[in-house]
Formats: sequence, structure tokens, C-alpha cells
Amino acid sequence: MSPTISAEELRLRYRNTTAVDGLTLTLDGPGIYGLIGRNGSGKTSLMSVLAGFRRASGGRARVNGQPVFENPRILPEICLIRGGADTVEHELRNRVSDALKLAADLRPNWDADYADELVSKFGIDRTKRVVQLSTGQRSALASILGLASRAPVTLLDETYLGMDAPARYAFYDELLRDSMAHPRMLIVSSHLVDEVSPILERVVMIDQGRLLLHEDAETLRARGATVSGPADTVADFVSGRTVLNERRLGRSASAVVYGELAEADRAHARESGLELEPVPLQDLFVHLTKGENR
Ligand SMILES: Nc1ncnc2c1ncn2[C@@H]1O[C@H](COP(=O)(O)OP(=O)(O)OP(=O)(O)O)[C@@H](O)[C@H]1O
Repeated sequence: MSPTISAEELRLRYRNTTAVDGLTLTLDGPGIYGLIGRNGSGKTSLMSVLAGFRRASGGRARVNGQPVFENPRILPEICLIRGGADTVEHELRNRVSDALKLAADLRPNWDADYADELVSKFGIDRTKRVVQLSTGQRSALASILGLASRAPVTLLDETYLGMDAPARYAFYDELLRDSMAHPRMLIVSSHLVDEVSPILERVVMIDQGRLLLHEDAETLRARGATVSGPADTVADFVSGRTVLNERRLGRSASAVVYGELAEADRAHARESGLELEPVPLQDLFVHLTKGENR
């Protein structure tokens, strides 16, 4: 069955804070979805409700058409891994091998061979207690628990936090490789947008507990362009447009412009010796979530 998630007018309130504020969203089909938002925008809260960790204060959260909270028929289909090193906090006294065994018992689609492969790849000593692992190794272990669960709906909430850059890139590669080999819905939250964006197929951007956009990553990147070439020509071309970012290097410059470019504009840019590339998601994210643009 193709995985689906639907949120209808979803709300989550803590005592004084509305973390998810009437959010309506449908995610349909396998792929890597990026859940992007600023600090405190409600990513963790939204994932917690979608995974049945928390009861919604209002609205509905469904996975494959089924309500999630306290629903034993659907919960085994969902795996939420939260916040890297903290995820395995309850297993600190256990050995890595015990943590893997526990996951094998709990997860119906657990792939033990794949878990072993990842444990070797990330250089984790399975005989150590979890408490003896470094922060980055604990994050890697949490990510392994998420990937090897092969759950039809897997939510990875900043699992890479604590990993160094080579480990994070190895994790992104692994995510991409495994999602192609075993298509499922993988939802990755992040504010390291630059790093994660190359592997995203769809982007869900939230802000202040509300949905800002849900779009195919390619369509989103076409919402603007990076223009580069001789500084004067770049300046002429971007004049009168919304410029998100500008860089100058000697006599060359590059500028990120927001807003779709007509085919005639693109042709004109090329004839003037300018190069056009898609807009970086990071720049769009910063622009769309800036106070005055909210
Ligand atoms: N247990 C809690 N009690 C009270 N307020 C909370 C609780 N957890 C989160 N909040 C508040 O809810 C809002 C959303 O928090 P949430 O952790 O979902 O955001 P986030 O997008 O995951 O943030 P970050 O990127 O910093 O991890 C914030 O204002 C936060 O202070």
C-alpha cells in the first residue's frame, strides 16, 4: 500500500503555546520529504502527533486513512526517531547489540543484515554500552534504528545532530540509496537545508505551526534563479527584481533572484553571457521565513 499521511486542521497546544496551529496537509506516496522550518516552528511537535507520540489538541492526524493515536493497527507502520543522541537515552545502560535486538523485536520490518552493515559503516562498537558511545556515534545509532526499521512511514527528526560532516553526508547518501532500494515515506526534519536539500523530492515548509508550502523540490527551485557572470551585467539583470543573496568576487558576481523568470528573460540572460542555475533552497527558506515575509 502506498503510504499516505493526512493532517486536517491539526492543532497541538502545550500549556501556553500553540505549537501546531490548524495545519492541513496530505503527503501521498513514497519518497524523501523534507520538513523544514525555523527553530520553534513546530517540526518536532508535528512529527510527534503524526507518529502518535502525542494526542492532538484538535483536528485529525491519519496514516493510511487510520487515526494514529493509540491505534495498535497503524503504530507498527510508523517509526519516529527524535533528536539524535537523545533518542537512545533510555538505552544508555544497554549494549549496542541489545539496543539492536530490542529494535528487531519491536519493528515488524526490521532488517538485521542492513542494521549490521550500517553499524560497521558508521564504526560503532556493538559490544559497548550506549552510554560509552560518543555523541556522534549515539546519533548514528539512532539513525540506524530509523533506517533499518524499514517502516513504511519513517520520521527522522534531526537525527544527524551530533554527527560530524563526513558522517552526516554518509547518512544522507545512505538515506537516498535505501529509499530507492526500498521505497517508503521518509520524512526528514532539518534546518541544515543546504546539506539535506539535494536528496529531497518534496519540501514541506512550516512556520509558526502553520503550513507555508508543500511542493515538489524541483518546482520550488524554479521559483527563482542564481544568476552569475560579469558584475555589471548581473547588476543590470537583477535590477528591479527581488534579490535574496548577492556575492561579488573581483569583476564577477552572482545573485539569487526570487520569482519565476519568463523564457524571454532566461534567453536574454544567456545572450548577455550570464549563467543561470536553480535557486538554493536555503535562500528560499531564509527569504520565506523572514519576519516581514511571513
Ligand atoms: N513540552 C513542551 N512544553 C511547552 N512548550 C513546548 C514543548 N515542546 C515544544 N514547545 C514549544 O512549541 C513550539 C514548537 O516547538 P517544536 O519543538 O515543535 O519546534 P521545532 O520546529 O522542532 O524547533 P527546533 O528546530 O528548535 O527543534 C515552541 O514554541 C516550543 O517552545
